[in-house]
Amino acid sequence: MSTFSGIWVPLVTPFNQGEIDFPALSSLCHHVMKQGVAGVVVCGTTGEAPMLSDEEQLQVLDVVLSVVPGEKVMMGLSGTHLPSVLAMQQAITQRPIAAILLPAPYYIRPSQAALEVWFTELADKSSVPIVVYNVPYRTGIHLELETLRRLAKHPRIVAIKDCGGSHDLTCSLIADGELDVMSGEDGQILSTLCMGGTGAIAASSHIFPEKFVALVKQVEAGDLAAARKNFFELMPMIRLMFSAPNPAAIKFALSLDGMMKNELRAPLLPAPVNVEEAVKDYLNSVSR
Ligand SMILES: O=C(O)C1=N[C@H](C(=O)O)C[C@H](O)C1
Repeated sequence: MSTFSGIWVPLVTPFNQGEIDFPALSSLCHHVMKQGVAGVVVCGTTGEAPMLSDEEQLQVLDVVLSVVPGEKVMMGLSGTHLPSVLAMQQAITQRPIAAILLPAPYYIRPSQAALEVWFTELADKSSVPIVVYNVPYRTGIHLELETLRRLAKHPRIVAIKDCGGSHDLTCSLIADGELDVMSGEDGQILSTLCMGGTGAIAASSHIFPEKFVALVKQVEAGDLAAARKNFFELMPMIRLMFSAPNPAAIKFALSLDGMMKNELRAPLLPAPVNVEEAVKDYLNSVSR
C-alpha cells in the first residue's frame, strides 16, 4: 500500500479569544483518529497557517504529536524567503513526522525552472518525504506536468496534494505511477480514487470523517454503487463547507457540536449568517 493514502484531515486550528485552544485541538485529534482516518495535516490552508507565527505552528505540531503517532502526521511548510523556510523545515524535521506538505512559493509567480530549483533545494535538505501541494488558485502559479515529472524523480518527493484543477494532469500523474496522487479538491475525491489516486487531504472530512473513510474502502473493494451513493450524499455537505472562505463553515459546524469556538483569525471572519443557517439546517436534516 502507498504510504500516502486514505483520508488525511487538514486540521483546523481552534482559537479562543485570539489564542490557540490547545485542549480543543487535542480533542479534535482524538475525535478524527477514532473515526479511522489515515492521518492528519497540521498547518495546511485549513489550519490558517499564514495567521500563525512560526512558534505557534511548532506548538500546534507538538500538541498534535502528543495525540497522533508521527507516521500519521504531515506538516505544512510555506513561505517565500528561502533561508526562513529552510530554518522552519529544520525545526519541523526535528520532530517525528511522516512528511512535509510543501506548496509553491506564493505571490511571486516564478518560472517552472525556478519552481524546480525551489522544491529540489528543500527536498535535498529535508530528512522526511515531501508531499507537493499544487494549489495554483492560492499560490498564483501552476506546477506543470513536466515540472512535476522531474520533481518526482527526487527520492524524497513522493506524493502530491492535487488541487490543480486539471483532469488531464491528475490522470497523467496517476498513469506515471511515480507519485502518490491525493485529491486536494473535496469535490473530486471520488473521481481521483476511481482513476487510481491513493486518497485525499480533505478539509470537509472534519464532518463525518467515517463516511470519507468508508468511501476509500468502497472504491478499494470495487463497490462503485456504494461509493457513488456515499459520495453523492456527502456532496451537499462538501459544497456547504466551501460556501464561505475555508475554514469558516467547518469551524461553525464543529462549534455546533461544542468542539471549539467559532473563531477565526484576521483576515478571515466567521461564515456569514446565511451560510451558518444553511449549515445548521443541513446538519439538522441528516442523522448524526
Ligand atoms: O488545508 C488543506 O490542506 C486543504 N485546503 C484546501 C483549501 O482550502 O485550499 C481544501 C482542501 O480540502 C484541504
